[in-house]
Amino acid sequence: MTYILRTNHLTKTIQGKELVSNVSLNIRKGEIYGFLGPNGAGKTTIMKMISNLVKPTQGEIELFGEKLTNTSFQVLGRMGLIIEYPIFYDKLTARENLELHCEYMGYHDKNAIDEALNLVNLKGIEGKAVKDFSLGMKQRLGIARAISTKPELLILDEPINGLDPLGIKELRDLFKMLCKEFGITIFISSHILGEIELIADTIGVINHGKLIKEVSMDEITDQNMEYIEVMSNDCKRIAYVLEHHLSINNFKVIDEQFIRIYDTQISQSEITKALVLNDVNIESIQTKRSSLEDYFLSLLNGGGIHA
Ligand SMILES: Nc1ncnc2c1ncn2[C@@H]1O[C@H](COP(=O)(O)OP(=O)(O)OP(=O)(O)O)[C@@H](O)[C@H]1O
Repeated sequence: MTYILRTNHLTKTIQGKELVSNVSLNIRKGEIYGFLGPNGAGKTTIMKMISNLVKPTQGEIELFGEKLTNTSFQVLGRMGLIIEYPIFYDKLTARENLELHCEYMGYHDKNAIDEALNLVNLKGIEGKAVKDFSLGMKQRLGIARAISTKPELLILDEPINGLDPLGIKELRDLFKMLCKEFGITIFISSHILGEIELIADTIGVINHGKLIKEVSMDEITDQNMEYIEVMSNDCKRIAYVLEHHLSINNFKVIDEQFIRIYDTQISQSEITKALVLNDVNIESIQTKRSSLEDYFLSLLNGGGIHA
């Protein structure tokens, strides 16, 4: 398997606070990797470390098979970035901004600028000063800038923030096309599951600076959509039996009446038997299919990382 980007136990501590803890990511060449997590989870900090804008406290980053160091200019030149909100020279035109960027990056193919503007649908207005651009246009210009040097890897930090539904769809289609037709690997972050779900091949879920899960979309669709739901007036006791008699940790107490078990290795009849043997009163037990949203909420809220 060829990985284009890997992090190895990446950790960042600022003023005694661990913002990123021991994160090991594996991004394969040619895929769209969705980096999903709520606001403040640590996505931007990790992307900044990968782009050499912030130095890790511990751990390593491997880009294109090489360890990232302070002098990895060549490796960084093979990447296109949007980290946080894209900043431009406001009084310059869109084209001038892209030209400056290419100059700075040592990239001198003028056609690439036209191609990039075309791809993000800004051709025709590239002579306008950026100060007259809407937020959506600036987002698209940020993407044009990121792809204007024909990168092999795109790092996109919440690139759809502030866009309307049509703009979001246009960008989604563009990302898929860049990946499929140009073979560009895309590492994209978002706090919106619906967005990541629609484009990602692999999803990394992060919360409180820790990577909770790294999983392929195929795997999620195949395996993780089923759960067993038990209705009872004694969910505490059920949790105890699951943990201590069946060694199951991957479950979630929904409320006082319902508990969901996400472990796919154990059958409904085995669980029923164990609960009955341990004198638990069961009102109902059934196997259900969850939505992808339920699955991720279960990860973020404790299922799968049940303490
Ligand atoms: N320079 C800094 N000094 C102190 N704390 C910081 C610094 N940069 C980020 N943080 C904190 O680190 C945590 C992670 O922030 P980060 O921006 O990486 O998260 P994120 O997942 O990208 O979220 P968002 O989508 O809101 O930007 C947050 O609690 C943030 O307040």
